[in-house]
Amino acid sequence: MNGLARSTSLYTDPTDVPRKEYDFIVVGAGTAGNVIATRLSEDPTKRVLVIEAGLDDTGVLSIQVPFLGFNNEGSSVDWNFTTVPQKELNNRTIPVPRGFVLGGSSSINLMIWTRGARDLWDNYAQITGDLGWSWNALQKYWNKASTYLDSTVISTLVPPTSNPNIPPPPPNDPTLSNGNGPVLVTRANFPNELDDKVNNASMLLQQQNPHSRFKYTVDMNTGDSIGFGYTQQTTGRGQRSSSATAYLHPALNSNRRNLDVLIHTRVMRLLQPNSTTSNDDSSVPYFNQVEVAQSVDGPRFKFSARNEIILSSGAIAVTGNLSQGTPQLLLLSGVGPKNELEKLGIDVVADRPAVENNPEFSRSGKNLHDHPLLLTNYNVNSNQTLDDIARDPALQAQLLQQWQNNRTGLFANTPGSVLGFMRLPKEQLIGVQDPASGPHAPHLEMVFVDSFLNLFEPLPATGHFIAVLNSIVAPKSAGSLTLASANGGTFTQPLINYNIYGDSFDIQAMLQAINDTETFLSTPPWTQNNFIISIVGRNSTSLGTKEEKIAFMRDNTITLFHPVGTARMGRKQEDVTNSRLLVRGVKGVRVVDASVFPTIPECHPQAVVYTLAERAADLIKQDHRML
Ligand SMILES: Cc1cc2nc3c(=O)[nH]c(=O)nc-3n(C[C@H](O)[C@H](O)[C@H](O)COP(=O)(O)OP(=O)(O)OC[C@H]3O[C@@H](n4cnc5c(N)ncnc54)[C@H](O)[C@@H]3O)c2cc1C
Repeated sequence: MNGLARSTSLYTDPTDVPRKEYDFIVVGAGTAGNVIATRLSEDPTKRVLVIEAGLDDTGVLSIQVPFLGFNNEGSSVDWNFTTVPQKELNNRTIPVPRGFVLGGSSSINLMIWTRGARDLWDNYAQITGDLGWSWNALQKYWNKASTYLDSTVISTLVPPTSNPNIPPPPPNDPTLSNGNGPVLVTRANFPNELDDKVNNASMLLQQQNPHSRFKYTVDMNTGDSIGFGYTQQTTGRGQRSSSATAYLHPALNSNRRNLDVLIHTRVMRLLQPNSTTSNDDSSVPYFNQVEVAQSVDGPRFKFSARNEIILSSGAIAVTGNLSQGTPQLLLLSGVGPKNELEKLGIDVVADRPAVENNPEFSRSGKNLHDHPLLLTNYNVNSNQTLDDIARDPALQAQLLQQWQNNRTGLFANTPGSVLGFMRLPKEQLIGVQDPASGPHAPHLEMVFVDSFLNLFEPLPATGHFIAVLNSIVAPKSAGSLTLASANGGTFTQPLINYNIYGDSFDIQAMLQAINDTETFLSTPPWTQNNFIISIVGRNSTSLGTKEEKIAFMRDNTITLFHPVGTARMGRKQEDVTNSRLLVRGVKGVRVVDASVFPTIPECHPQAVVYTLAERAADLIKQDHRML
């Protein structure tokens, strides 16, 4: 039993897993996967196996300590993917971090908790023809997933006197007051000099013009996401709350005997039954086994699922579309367009021809979406920014010690606690199809960070800085994810092409974002004491003309790390999954993760993923008479 990990049912070696056959196999112990595994194993008569490629999250400080959130990127808990050269970014490649650890991306993300607009969900209901995905119908799942801990409740960690600006949750706000689920959510645990500037600037602009696009909001999660203010974040009692800490570990620690978790192990492909007798309709490929490996050349092992296999391996890592919206694992399993599979030397199990001349797909490319993000660092007139801490290991050690003692102080806070969502000006939408889900859904976002962000350049040795992150949260450009080769299976990184700024609408939208930032930073809260000194960064000597701004965009854009859409749900034949998230054209496989979103959520998507997964767990239970 050399592969036995911390818990009696957490395994690191496939030969130690006690069974070969389970009722359900969940691929990926990430954000969605842990919700599914935990909810399904609530039924003691069902055996559930979760297979995770990455590591155990236990004791990893950069995961636990909210302030260290940025340190996970590029580390051993990140898949460390990169895109192919992006044509409109001067052929730069850009990073694609994804969680390679229990909790998946919920363990390495920046913890912002935004539920999306009412319009987003109502649009999903319309696209799928399933009212169960509407805003109103999902209230019960929202409440099931999250518990709101206001800072005043966790006052032992952050005494309210040290952060008096945190407004209490509105008394009649259903998103905040009714939650009783395992994910802990709070607002800024520690005050920051930018909090007042952002909140006051938006209040001021709204006072000057009641129809201001920069309005202030006390809560972005009511169904109308527009506005500036404090964001909510997945921290509770001063530390990160992930799908591992909120769902998986409590289930394992409660000695749930019917739940087994295998880590350090990749699912390589899905397999059909050894005999066809269990499949009554042999014209439809039926998958009931997964083949797994711990290294590209290592031994392969098989596990089978009596009821179904749930793919929760994320929009990039597994469920990519090969031009036709077919998940990568399915492709590696021989389900896909015959000519593409043969080209890659994969035995064809089921020929699923390409979706061609579909206006929706040809407009948007291949349905891989992410939010383009423009990073701008500003040199500022302040000695309170967090740069001095980044330069001083002794100060860091002191703050870490304080966090370790009682989960208080700066390290209990996430790097960005204030942000704003905005609509584009109406004029910019004339004559174009609005990419946002509806009037309560934004097009643009600004996130404020009180330090230099060293994504492109190292922190200068002296000086103080802030960073503004401008994002297009309703982009029109879309890209594709394709298999690089059949060799190496899921050990070979797929070709990720976001096609950033591929649609000129997005260039115009980002130009508007730059102009909006100039307007916002010209208000008194920012201009007093000449707070903003200058922009720093590549190609930034002058941002006067449109051409200079576009050049700056090409040099300084990455994404917000929110890939979605590669196995979209919908009611059309070309949609990879139906509204119950079952993969079309095969039996035995369901997808539950960010890849099923038909459009990109105009928000940070983890809350959307948790809500999706909570409903998906009930759909699975219904289909297998567990409810
Ligand atoms: C750096 C970063 C910052 C972010 N910041 C925010 C934020 O502040 N707020 C927000 O709302 N969202 C944020 N996001 C996005 C959000 O975290 C994701 O959209 C969401 O967590 C995706 O959930 P998922 O279940 O689809 O995939 P994941 O949570 O990524 O889970 C997929 C899991 O499957 C595993 N896996 C993949 N392939 C295999 C295989 N072949 N075999 C076995 N296991 C496999 C992976 O290791 C992973 O654990 C961020 C993401 C990143 C990476």
